[in-house]
Amino acid sequence: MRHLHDTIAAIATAIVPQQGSIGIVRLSGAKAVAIAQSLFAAPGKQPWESHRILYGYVRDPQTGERVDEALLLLMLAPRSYTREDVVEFHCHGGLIPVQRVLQLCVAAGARLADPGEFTLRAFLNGRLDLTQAESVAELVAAQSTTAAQIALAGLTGKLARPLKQIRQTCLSLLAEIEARLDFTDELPPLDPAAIAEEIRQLQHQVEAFLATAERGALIRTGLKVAIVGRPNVGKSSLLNAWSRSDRAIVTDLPGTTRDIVESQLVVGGIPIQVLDTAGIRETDNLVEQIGVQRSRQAAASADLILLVIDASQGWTAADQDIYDQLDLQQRRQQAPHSVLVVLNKADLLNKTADVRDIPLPIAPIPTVLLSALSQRGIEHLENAILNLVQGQGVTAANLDFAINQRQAALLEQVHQSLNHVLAAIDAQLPLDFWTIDLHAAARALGTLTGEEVTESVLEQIFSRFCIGK
Ligand SMILES: Nc1nc2c(c(=O)[nH]1)N(C=O)[C@@H](CNc1ccc(C(=O)N[C@@H](CCC(=O)O)C(=O)O)cc1)CN2
Ligand SMILES: Nc1nc2c(ncn2[C@@H]2O[C@H](COP(=O)(O)OP(=O)(O)OP(=O)(O)O)[C@@H](O)[C@H]2O)c(=O)[nH]1
Ligand SMILES: [Mg+2]
Repeated sequence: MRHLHDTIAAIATAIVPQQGSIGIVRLSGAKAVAIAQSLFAAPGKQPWESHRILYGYVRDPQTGERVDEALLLLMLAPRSYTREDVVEFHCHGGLIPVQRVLQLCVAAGARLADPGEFTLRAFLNGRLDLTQAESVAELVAAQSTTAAQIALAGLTGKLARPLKQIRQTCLSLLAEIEARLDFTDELPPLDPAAIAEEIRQLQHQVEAFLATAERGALIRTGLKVAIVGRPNVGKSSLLNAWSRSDRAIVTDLPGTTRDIVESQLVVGGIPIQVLDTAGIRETDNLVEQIGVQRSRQAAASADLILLVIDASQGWTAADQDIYDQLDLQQRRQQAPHSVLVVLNKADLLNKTADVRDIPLPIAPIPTVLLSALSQRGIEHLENAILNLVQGQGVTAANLDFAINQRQAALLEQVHQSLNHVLAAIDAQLPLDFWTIDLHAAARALGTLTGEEVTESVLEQIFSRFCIGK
């Protein structure tokens, strides 16, 4: 880990080609105030007091040149995000002012912050536990309102508090048991049934957390959905109707789409990346051949395939061919919820027609009937997708928090260790058999909350943050 006594500096706002109106450079550490004072001229009698905003100019101390007109926010330790002295320069947005101010901070003695280093310091200084720090990164990365709500719940301690409590219970049980190992004669004997009961209570809590992992993963990472099918069935029209855009080119010529066209949507709180692909067929056109190859790759990499059929033509030999080429039967056996049939062009059918009127000579499969052209039936598609993932533990209600993959892996360990303790009690094994696994459970919980954590775990977590966070 790099030196924690350094004063660190970074651009805290987005660094993108577009111009933002304001850009923030922040400093944290013992030298933050001295560095800021060497760079910032605040006219008149503005006091350098904590939690005040000063107005003035950032100057290059070498040349006296004005670099930007800015506001300066001062937050003195411990009343800051990192619990160190923090100074923020609120500059004009765009690339030049913030980059120049950052360079001046470095020239004045700050070091460029590593990714996540401000939040790492907040963690090391006890302002956040590890689950809260992870929630900060998740909030920044959130792709849906629901994902952001879950992250904010984590940030406010919805995971941290009960997990710390569970760890404390494990530690108290350990203390009670270990006291009997050390002072056999002086203490009243333990009541194994009472201890087993307490551990079972912990198991229920752990199980309740574990039950949120799957929906957490879906809401955080979302689904990749590939629209595939033969040319001209209306795949690009479906992407456009679904995303209410005209992202993809639509013509009545088969073979219109060549490259993958992507669009981002949110359905029931789940971020969905939709890929429109080239219609799959044999072709002599080299460009189209490459497009078809990309369609196959997109299908292989997707969580869910939408196989689009022209409802007015029914299931054709060409559709069957694609079904076979993409190994969809086998895919469905491995992942039963990974393929859905979309019967498109419903507007060409009789008004009273329904899904059952179009027989599909394949194993029964979730199917929706819609019209991309008249933009009708998209809600059937969304409901069908939500039904598929509902089977994987996602319910619309009760989305107030969810654990992530790291937390799930550790809680699985906790659960297993506590099961071992219960087995040891049940088998009336000596007390040191109980304590081994209780120690293991407490250790995993400590890694979870960060109360007992190695540098390499911290490294792994914080290196995934963005710079300036
Ligand atoms: N300009 C700016 N906006 C920002 C942040 C920031 O650092 N700077 N934040 C950064 O993520 C978020 C807000 N989170 C923050 C959390 C805690 C403290 C803080 O100073 N806490 C102290 C003092 C609280 C008090 O004065 O009562 C503390 O908890 O000890 C500041 C920002 C989002 N917006
Ligand atoms: N009647 C009707 N026509 C549709 C519908 N959806 C698409 N079409 C028409 O079908 C033709 C092909 O539509 P596209 O969306 O380009 O089809 P595609 O599957 O993307 O075709 P490729 O990119 O060539 O593989 C266009 O003329 C569309 O207007 C629909 O729901 N009803
Ligand atoms: Mg197309």
